Amino acid sequence: MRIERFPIAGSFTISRGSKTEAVVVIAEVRDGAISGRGECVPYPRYGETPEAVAGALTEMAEEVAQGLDRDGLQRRLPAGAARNALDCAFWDFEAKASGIPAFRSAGLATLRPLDTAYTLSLDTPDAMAAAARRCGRPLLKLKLGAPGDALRLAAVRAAAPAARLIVDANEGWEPETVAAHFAACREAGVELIEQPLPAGADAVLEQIARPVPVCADESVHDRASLAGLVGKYDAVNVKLDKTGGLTEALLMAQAARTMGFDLMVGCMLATSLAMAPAMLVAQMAQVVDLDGPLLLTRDRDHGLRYDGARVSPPEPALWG
Ligand SMILES: CC(C)C[C@H](N)C(=O)N[C@@H](CCOc1cc(O)cc2c1C(=O)N[C@@H]2C)C(=O)O
Ligand SMILES: [Mg+2]
Repeated sequence: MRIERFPIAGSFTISRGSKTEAVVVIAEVRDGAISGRGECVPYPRYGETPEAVAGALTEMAEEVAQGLDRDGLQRRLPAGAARNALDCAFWDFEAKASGIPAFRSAGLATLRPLDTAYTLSLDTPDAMAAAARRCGRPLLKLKLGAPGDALRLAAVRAAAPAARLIVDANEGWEPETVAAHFAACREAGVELIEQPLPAGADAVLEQIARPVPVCADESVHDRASLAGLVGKYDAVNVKLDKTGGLTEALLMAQAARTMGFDLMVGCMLATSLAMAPAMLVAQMAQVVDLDGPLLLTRDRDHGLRYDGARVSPPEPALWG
């Protein structure tokens, strides 16, 4: 287990605050010459810190040495970042030990390259418009959730008339004004709105029209949280740091589809090692948001290949 830091190109701001580096925790499962790795991002929003997650993983070392496996891990740790790192390390280890790629063990015939969204940090309307123009990406995710959002939307739309737009308020709007925000999004041709309201104050979504599909992020973690979203949300953002790994993410994605939700696969600020297992779940998603490495000044060795918006499947040297 180790904590690693990767600088962000500039800084990154959402409704809750700014970041200048990605802080990730790595879990490693080793037996002789074979080892598997997994990476997670502890999220203060969910009461996690890098030190606490690293401590939880250190405490697991003895049990893993005694034979705890991926199946047992699901019962041993709750959903969250620590379980994610260890679960993904087990998947990588199993692939390396068996010679069977992780995607095949997950029941997938192949892994396709996919197009990812590119996220614009919350900023002034002019700065977000300039970033939209500069990056020239076909699918933009705008961080909103601060006074002046309608101006940000209008500025980005004018700067990138052909781009597909997603919006993420990160819980930054209020029940009293959410309908007006929805109308502005509809006007700007936004295709999906992520987490408009605080997770504990989203009941109003059941009572108002949703002219643009609404996707749960902070309101959804794993399969257990899906039932409470029916009637409020149209889609769910599956992130491995919330599900506690790929094992639960695959099960959650299947359950969400059965319940009629569209799927988005998202990420935190992290390297390609965290994106790699998410690429498996992304194969069944309508929206892919795996742009973490694009926002860093450097990625790790054997990182995912990004050609514009297109992200290629991981090589075994990275993961799986
Ligand atoms: C910047 C991300 C990689 C872009 C991604 N597309 C995205 O929007 N992800 C998340 C949340 C962004 O990540 C945050 C927010 C925050 O307040 C603090 C942190 C992070 C993070 O990754 N590390 C620190 C703890 C989303 O909301 O969809
Ligand atoms: Mg989000």
